[in-house]
Amino acid sequence: MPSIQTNELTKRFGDGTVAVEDLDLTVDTGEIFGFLGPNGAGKSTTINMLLDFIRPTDGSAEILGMDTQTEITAIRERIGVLPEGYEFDEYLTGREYVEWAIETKGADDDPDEILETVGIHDDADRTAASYSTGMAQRLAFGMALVDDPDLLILDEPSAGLDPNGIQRMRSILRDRADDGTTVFFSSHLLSEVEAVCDRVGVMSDGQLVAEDTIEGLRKKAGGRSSIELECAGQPTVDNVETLDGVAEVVLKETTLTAYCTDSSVKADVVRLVDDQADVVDIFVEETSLEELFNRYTSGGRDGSGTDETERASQGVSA
Ligand SMILES: Nc1ncnc2c1ncn2[C@@H]1O[C@H](COP(=O)(O)OP(=O)(O)OP(=O)(O)O)[C@@H](O)[C@H]1O
Repeated sequence: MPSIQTNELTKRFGDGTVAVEDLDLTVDTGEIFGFLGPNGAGKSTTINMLLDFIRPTDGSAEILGMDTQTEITAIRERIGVLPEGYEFDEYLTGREYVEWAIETKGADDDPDEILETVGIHDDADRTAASYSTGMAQRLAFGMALVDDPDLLILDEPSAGLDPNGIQRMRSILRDRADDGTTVFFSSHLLSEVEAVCDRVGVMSDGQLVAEDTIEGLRKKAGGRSSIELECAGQPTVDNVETLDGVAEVVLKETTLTAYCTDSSVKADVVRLVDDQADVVDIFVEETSLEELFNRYTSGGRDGSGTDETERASQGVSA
């Protein structure tokens, strides 16, 4: 049984915005799943529907085999949640918030251990409202960890965290996953999910445009690289274009750039161009996962991809 399953999940807001459209998503038990997408892609709306904070216009979702609209109370007992933009009031300290989370869940966690785990033990007796953004995020994360949930749903968990905090969060997520917890977290940073996730789903404009393992994404990205050659003389594109493994050649004055689908063809490109125009400098760029992510999402909800990503997108079917 998957930990999360959505079936044509759709949210249309009153102003006509289709935030999520026909989303079919499966998160398997025990995996760390990264839910990726640029700002406005529909990640939070999806999470809010999963948690029954908002109701879908169409479709349905199940968490741990239970319907999110009719069985949310039972679901909540078994999941840990880090919502977006958690705010703390001035009456309770960090420790009291953790104690409250433990009590609410009827759990028997040691508050000190949780506070220590997320790195705010020294500030535990200060009012949580006085915490910095990163400290508040650590506290909210700690509260999500209470009662060793079967599933963690985290909306942008590294928001506001410093590099140490991000490192600590990643290692906690890995530890929890090793112990059998399923982790589902959203991020707009590929580097973020790349470091910890088994699988990712990429959202763009409310739709799931890719769902794969990091390795699968890497394979898709790995086939393409570019080589830019600065020449002393004037190169021509003709011979280079016909090489097997060269997809496209662009010539700007004395700089020739070859986009290659086969990485090994680069040496032939250099030899060929050097023979006719004396290569004086070489720049090689391998397609990164980041670039692949940009292609899938056209650089953002407004579609304002760079020239680079727009050109690159011609070679990708999402
Ligand atoms: N209550 C609402 N009313 C109208 N539109 C909304 C509402 N909430 C979200 N939206 C719109 O739905 C779309 C998806 O928003 P959502 O917050 O789900 O994106 P996101 O991927 O979580 O973005 P971010 O990374 O910026 O948090 C956006 O166009 C947003 O403006």
